[in-house]
Amino acid sequence: MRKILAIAGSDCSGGAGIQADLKTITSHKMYGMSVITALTAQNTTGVFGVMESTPDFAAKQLDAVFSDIYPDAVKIGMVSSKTLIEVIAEKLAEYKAKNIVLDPVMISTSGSKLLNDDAIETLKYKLMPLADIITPNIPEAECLSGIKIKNKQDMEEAALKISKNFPGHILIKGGHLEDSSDDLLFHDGMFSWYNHEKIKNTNTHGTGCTLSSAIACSLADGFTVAESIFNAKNYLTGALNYNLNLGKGRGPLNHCWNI
Ligand SMILES: Nc1ncnc2c1ncn2[C@@H]1O[C@H](COP(=O)(O)OP(=O)(O)OP(=O)(O)O)[C@@H](O)[C@H]1O
Ligand SMILES: Cc1ncc(COP(=O)(O)O)c(N)n1
Repeated sequence: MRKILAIAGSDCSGGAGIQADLKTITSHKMYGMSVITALTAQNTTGVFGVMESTPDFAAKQLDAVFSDIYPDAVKIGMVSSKTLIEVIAEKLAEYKAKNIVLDPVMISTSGSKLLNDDAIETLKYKLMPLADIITPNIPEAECLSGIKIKNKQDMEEAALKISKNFPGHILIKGGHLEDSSDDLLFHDGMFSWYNHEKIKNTNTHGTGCTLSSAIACSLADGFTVAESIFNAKNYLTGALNYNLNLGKGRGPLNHCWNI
């Protein structure tokens, strides 16, 4: 049984965060574990409150997991403060965690800030170096690169810029593009595009969390990063195509489509 650890915030409405991660991991028939970085009060229409875990308590959760059931892969999602990022980076290094997928969550689909401004540099220089792959969406890639992204060429420029400080795999997700949902992978000087037509479904809450957890599952299974992205995109496409329609805003995905 493959064991996957998700380090992320809780979304009480079940669409994103740790809930999306655990649903994805379970759908892959793997064993999911969670280190909760924050409780959020949110739903499909917005985020109404955030209550962060203390760094000490996050460290205790990490010790409890790593000292007992060692994960085959780790997915990191929302970690909003500098001190939390620091403690997570220290613990992942101490336990020599492997197959780390970092989704640098900054803003929710509904528009709320999930990363403090003063934590961006810590994320870039302490957590990113530990990751095998980072999966920014377009606004996150703009923040990491300082480049305004309007089209696919800008995505390539941003990836090149980010790669100056990060040697791992960079997947810039194109879900926010107008006319396609093409994602760009950059690694070792090479660009690879994962082209996908936009599925007519505005219920995309949790797509980023789902994609990054699904990548972690395939990495744990021994697939390469490029293969893992391909598998994860297939999983996500199935969940999007199912057209679940819940809530009054941008609704969540259905993870039961392939069971
Ligand atoms: N309408 C769509 N049709 C097909 N694929 C989509 C669609 N929307 C998003 N995706 C895919 O979902 C994944 C997440 O993309 P996106 O750029 O929306 O990330 P995100 O903003 O982090 O997600 P989230 O909505 O969870 O914040 C990408 O692989 C993207 O291509
Ligand atoms: C706890 C948590 N983690 C991540 C997201 C981002 O997901 P989305 O952009 O789909 O709102 C979120 N809204 N909440």
